[in-house]
Amino acid sequence: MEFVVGQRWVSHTEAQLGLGVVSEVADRLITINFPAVEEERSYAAKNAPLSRVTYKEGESIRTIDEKQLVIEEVLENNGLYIYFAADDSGMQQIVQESQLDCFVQFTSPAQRLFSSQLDRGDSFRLRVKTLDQKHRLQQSGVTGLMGSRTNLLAHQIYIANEVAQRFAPRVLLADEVGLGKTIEAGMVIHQQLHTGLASRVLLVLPPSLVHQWLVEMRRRFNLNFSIFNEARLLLDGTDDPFGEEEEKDAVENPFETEQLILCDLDFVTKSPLRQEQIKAAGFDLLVVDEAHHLEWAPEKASPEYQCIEQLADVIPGVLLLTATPEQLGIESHFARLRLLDPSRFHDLDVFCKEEAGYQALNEVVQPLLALPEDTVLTDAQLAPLKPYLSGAVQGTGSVSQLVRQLLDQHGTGRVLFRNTRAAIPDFPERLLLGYSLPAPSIYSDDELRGVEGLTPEAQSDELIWLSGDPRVKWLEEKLKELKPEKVLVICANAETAVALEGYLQLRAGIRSAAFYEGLSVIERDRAAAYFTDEENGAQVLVCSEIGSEGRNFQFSQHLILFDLPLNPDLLEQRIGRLDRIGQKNTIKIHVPYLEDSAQETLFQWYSEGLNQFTHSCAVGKAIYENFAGELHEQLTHPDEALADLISDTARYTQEMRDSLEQGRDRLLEINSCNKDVAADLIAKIEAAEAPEALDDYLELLFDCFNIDQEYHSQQALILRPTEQMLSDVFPGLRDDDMTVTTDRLFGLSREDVDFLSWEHPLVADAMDMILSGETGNATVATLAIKGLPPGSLLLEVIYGTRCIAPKSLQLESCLPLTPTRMLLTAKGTDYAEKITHDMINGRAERVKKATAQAGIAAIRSDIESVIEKADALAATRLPALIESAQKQSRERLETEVARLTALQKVNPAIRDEEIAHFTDQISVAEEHLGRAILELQAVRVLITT
Ligand SMILES: Nc1ncnc2c1ncn2[C@@H]1O[C@H](COP(=O)(O)OP(=O)(O)OP(=O)(O)O)[C@@H](O)[C@H]1O
Repeated sequence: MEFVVGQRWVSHTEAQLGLGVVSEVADRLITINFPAVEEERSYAAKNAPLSRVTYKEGESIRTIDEKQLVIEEVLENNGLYIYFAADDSGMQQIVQESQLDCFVQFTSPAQRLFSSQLDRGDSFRLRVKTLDQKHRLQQSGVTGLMGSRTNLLAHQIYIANEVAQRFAPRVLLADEVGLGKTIEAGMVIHQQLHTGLASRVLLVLPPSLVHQWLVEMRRRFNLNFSIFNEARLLLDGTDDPFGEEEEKDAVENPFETEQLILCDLDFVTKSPLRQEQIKAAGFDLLVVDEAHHLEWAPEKASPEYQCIEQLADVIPGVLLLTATPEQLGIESHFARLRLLDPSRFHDLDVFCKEEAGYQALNEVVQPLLALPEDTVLTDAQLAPLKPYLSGAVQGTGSVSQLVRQLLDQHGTGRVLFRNTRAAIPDFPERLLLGYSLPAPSIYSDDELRGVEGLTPEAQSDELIWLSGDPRVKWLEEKLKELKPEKVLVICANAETAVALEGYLQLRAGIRSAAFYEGLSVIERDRAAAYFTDEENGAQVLVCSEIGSEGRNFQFSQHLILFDLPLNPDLLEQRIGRLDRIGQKNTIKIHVPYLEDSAQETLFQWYSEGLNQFTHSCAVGKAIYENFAGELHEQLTHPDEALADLISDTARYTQEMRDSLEQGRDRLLEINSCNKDVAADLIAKIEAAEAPEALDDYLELLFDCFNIDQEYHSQQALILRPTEQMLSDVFPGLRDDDMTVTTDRLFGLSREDVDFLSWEHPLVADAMDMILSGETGNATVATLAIKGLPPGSLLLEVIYGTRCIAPKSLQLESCLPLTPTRMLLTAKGTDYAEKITHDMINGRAERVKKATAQAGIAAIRSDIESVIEKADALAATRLPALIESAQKQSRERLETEVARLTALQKVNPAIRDEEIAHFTDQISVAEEHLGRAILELQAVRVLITT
């Protein structure tokens, strides 16, 4: 594709933007202006979803000054078309392509019919099917949620739906370790991109997770992110960060060259230039994983925090992910919430007081939560809640509405989502295996005590501890005993990991790899891949604390903790590498520890007090803080008080677990997963997926476009491009063989197979391409039918709505395509109800092209008059459609305005402009909907025989 300023292009994926004009061509980025909706889009030139709009001789065009002309000749000059066209009176005019009307309808069915550009009957059927399916999907209520290669898990689907529907969502996804935050974020990104709410996304991750995210986004969501780092940008030659100031200004912004970019937090934090470039690049959505690294204290914010704060200030949508939101204390937690919603979280003291009051509110709310959601509360039931409610109860005052109102006004409201393992079924069991080993003489008594005693090897010479610390020999023997099973070993320090791995590899002959923060991203991925490899891979991966964070190792069932961390959240993170969705076996946690050392004390405290090895503990950090003083004392000077400490901890843990169980955080849980709503969403997704309808559709699609289909197995097909393909480029089709399935379970089990859903790019883009282009919009056939004399004309016409509006208004859900079919005789009688589309498909016969062309020419005026009648009938159906769409859109926006208005009463930092934005949208949406049309999408001329 060659782009020249002034050319006219239409977007496959967003045809409603109207006819675009190229306004800027940079090296690899092109900018298209869509005057009809006053919007601009930037695309990476190499994969822009655009089609050049070209008119041919005999076709009608409309100019900006609303002149209707017929083209007589087309010339090309420097990549731009010049049309010589004439009006009704034969007056010739020269029209540059930049003068074409942006609201223009492209190659209409009638234009094609009368210029003898006729389609095959199956193309017409494909177009009608596409309209029907697209309409069905627009109304499914789960648009954007069915395209992922994942199991449909209630808590994830619920969050994805809640978050993704929002315009520019700003939330903290804080599910406990391993519950699938990456998957939730992927679903949100997918939905936002699919619905057009976002088009440019930036992922910022710890270096160790870059590759894992890249792979997860590609294989689960068909999202192709590009990794950006200094090495790539310098290699690309897109810029030179060390160059002179003026040169820097002259080079293009590399972040504008791709739509989906992924980079690591260090790379962004360290470079003010990159931060500026990102800020200028117009991203819609920023996703930051392991967000607990963004430390903040009132007196000092970390460089990472400051960096993300700047980005979050200009990027409208922000998702922060962390399994341990309070790992660094309430201040950092507050600060991260403030990144998301500075108006809601504006004062740390107020926030701390609110959190304390939240407990009391939870107790008041408890009895109400036992009632069915639609229960309308009496005044007496409402009375205890009055102090917590600002403003009147909205809507009917049902339990569900009340809970929503309270969530908005209290606690972390709609900003925080946190699911716990307790709420999710089917997690595997954990089995603890402790190994008490005699303390060696290489360590003095002092060295084995206190916090340092947890990792005495850190103070010792490597040669000495590798040969003298009994945990090393034990490790070697345990691994040999477990061979060939895969084992993950985690220790606190990178040096220990490296030394251990070297020992295992070189001295014990065990295939192993090390994984720690000192390795480059590529080296880490190589190590993880070596460990993952089933046949020739490593038996053991030795990880340091930071190195293992967030990684997926659930294919292994043995975890060896070479030492224990003091922070229970870190212990949970370690176990979470194996204890995550997809783990099919009981997890065996092996802990070697030295007798009479701090290690033994901590082991006992964790196993008998917190009971955390076998049961994940969401409040471990709080329990630790409660007993930190005594625990540290025992680590240093153990005495008989240890037994009391352990039993006190066990009692306190039980109390905390009980109070959690009794619903201390029920509001947050409800906010994070409403099971009924989730079940309803899953049922809707399953219904919308309709794999059989998709199979039928795909068969027709591939036939029409001459794509070769070969049987692979009962669940899969092999696709192959052919020389005869209808269009040069079929979106998403690869040059080599492509094995595809529409069976979700099969797709989940076979990574090498593409899982095709209605939202897979190959299917979704093909549907958009068909509807925004001319495929199948005009055809001719004969039809044997009783009751109508041979040679009679029947016109099957299908209309669909078209509403040119910015995608962010989300008008598709209020005004879906609504295919409207008529089957009219020359006199205008409509037989649509009596003779269905399928009946005609079964009986219609092909007509030779020459015969069809001659026939059409002979009855052109009859056809034109029937189309006029059809247009008139369609026009009568339009007002009702528009009215209902306007009503729906108004209700949706008014609810948002009411919510913000209520919130503003408790939180003066909600700006008037924010509310005004939604209020304005009500009229903007109504205006756009008011201009919607019912457009003729396809015509089939039928001559009876
Ligand atoms: N719906 C799903 N279907 C299939 N696999 C899933 C699903 N959800 C999660 N998984 C798998 O479970 C594992 C954990 O998911 P993920 O990495 O998203 O969790 P996380 O909450 O981000 O973990 P952490 O807290 O460690 O960062 C991954 O291997 C992921 O692929």
